[in-house]
Amino acid sequence: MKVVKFGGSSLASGKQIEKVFQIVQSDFERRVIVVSAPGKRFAADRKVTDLLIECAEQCLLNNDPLQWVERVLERYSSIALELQLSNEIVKEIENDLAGRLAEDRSKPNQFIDLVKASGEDNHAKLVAAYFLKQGVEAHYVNPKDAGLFVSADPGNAQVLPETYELLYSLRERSGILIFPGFFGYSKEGDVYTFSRSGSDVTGSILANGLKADLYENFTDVDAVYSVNPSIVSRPREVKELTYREMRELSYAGFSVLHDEALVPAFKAGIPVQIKNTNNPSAPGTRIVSERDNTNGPVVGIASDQGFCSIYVSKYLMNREVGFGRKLLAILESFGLSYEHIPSGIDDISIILRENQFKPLMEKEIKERIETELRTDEVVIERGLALIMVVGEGMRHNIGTTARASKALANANVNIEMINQGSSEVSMMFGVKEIDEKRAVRALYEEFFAAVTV
Ligand SMILES: Nc1ncnc2c1ncn2[C@@H]1O[C@H](COP(=O)(O)OP(=O)(O)O)[C@@H](O)[C@H]1O
Ligand SMILES: N[C@@H](CC(=O)OP(=O)(O)O)C(=O)O
Repeated sequence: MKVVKFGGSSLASGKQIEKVFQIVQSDFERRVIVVSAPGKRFAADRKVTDLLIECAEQCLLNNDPLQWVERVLERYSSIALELQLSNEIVKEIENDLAGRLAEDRSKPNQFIDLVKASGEDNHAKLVAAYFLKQGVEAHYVNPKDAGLFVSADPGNAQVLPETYELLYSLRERSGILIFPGFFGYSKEGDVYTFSRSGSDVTGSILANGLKADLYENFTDVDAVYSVNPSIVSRPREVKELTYREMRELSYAGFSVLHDEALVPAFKAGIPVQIKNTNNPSAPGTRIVSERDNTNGPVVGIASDQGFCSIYVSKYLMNREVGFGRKLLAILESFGLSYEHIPSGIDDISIILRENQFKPLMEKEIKERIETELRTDEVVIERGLALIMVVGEGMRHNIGTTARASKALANANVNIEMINQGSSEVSMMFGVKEIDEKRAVRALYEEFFAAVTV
């Protein structure tokens, strides 16, 4: 049995949903279908999830959300019209959204989650209605009834462990199950969403809970490419990746799969296949526990912007017991989480996501580090991009770091920091955001363009 997730781009219009129907029909193993909310139909379009967030925020500001409600409903009604569904489903969606908007707003983030989760919830109902109209037994499944329980963290929920066992009984249900992605229920019965793009996570949780043979993730590209196709045109396709490689790459910027979507499938040893709804006969990319090393040392290069670093130096830092703990405790007291900590004998850098590090905090944090830790120097640098060079083959291949550094030097990119890290499959370079694309292209040239595999 296969669990199959279709992303927002695969469900953005009636025409796309017809393709989805054909794909599901072409393989009887495709029994559990996870759907996202309608995504973008063209580059400048807006995702239904974004419209819903705007809608909820307007309500919280006590503004009339009507124009946003209308834009959301227009998306569903145009899809229903294309698919020749009766107006009943659109009415049902309208009532559902109105009901959510009338709910308690005293916990704003919880209210936003309730509203934004309607994107997938209502789309699952619409897709089920279309399958039924085509004469196929299909059922919408409510995540609460199925047992998908999550932590009560708005916009950042984590699955609760008991979920997996509860989901298994879905196997006994007949027909095609249409399951809304992106959200679950807390033990108190409230709706909480995963972080953005979290329908990928739902698919992986279901694949684990149902002990599926395969988790197929349908999107709008033929494969995972070795580098983001918006940076290098027509980059090399990757046929096979390990879970570890894909986790590193998706964490570092390969937005094709959510970085938390691999662990549930990995824990149950279920392979993940990335495929294209618009070209389903393309083989796609397979993500597995182990693969043959045929691609050379590097399998992919990912990058992401929006990082900053706190550089701290103090002579004999290495001899000071508890220095790292005290430093991290200061960050903890501001509610900051860190991404990486490259360090030397007398210095340490802490890399953080810039969006959580508000400019107002900056001065206070710097002062506390300077006074409480008696440091020699504290420098905060914003506007950094992190580039992750990933590949299982790197472990056995001497000289990969030297090749990467040389390629960056030749492209005139200044390396702000390097972290080989404890992960054996990746190497991280910090560069200024302005240098990001040039750096990625130079690395791609070094590890892929010039290499014949
Ligand atoms: N290395 C990569 N390989 C493939 N796609 C990538 C890569 N990096 C970024 N992407 C982007 O990910 C997009 C697919 O993810 P997403 O937009 O979330 O799809 P969906 O709507 O199916 O959830 C692609 O259209 C592509 O622009
Ligand atoms: N619709 C949600 C969840 C999701 O997974 O969407 P998509 O499959 O379009 O990335 C979002 O936009 O975040």
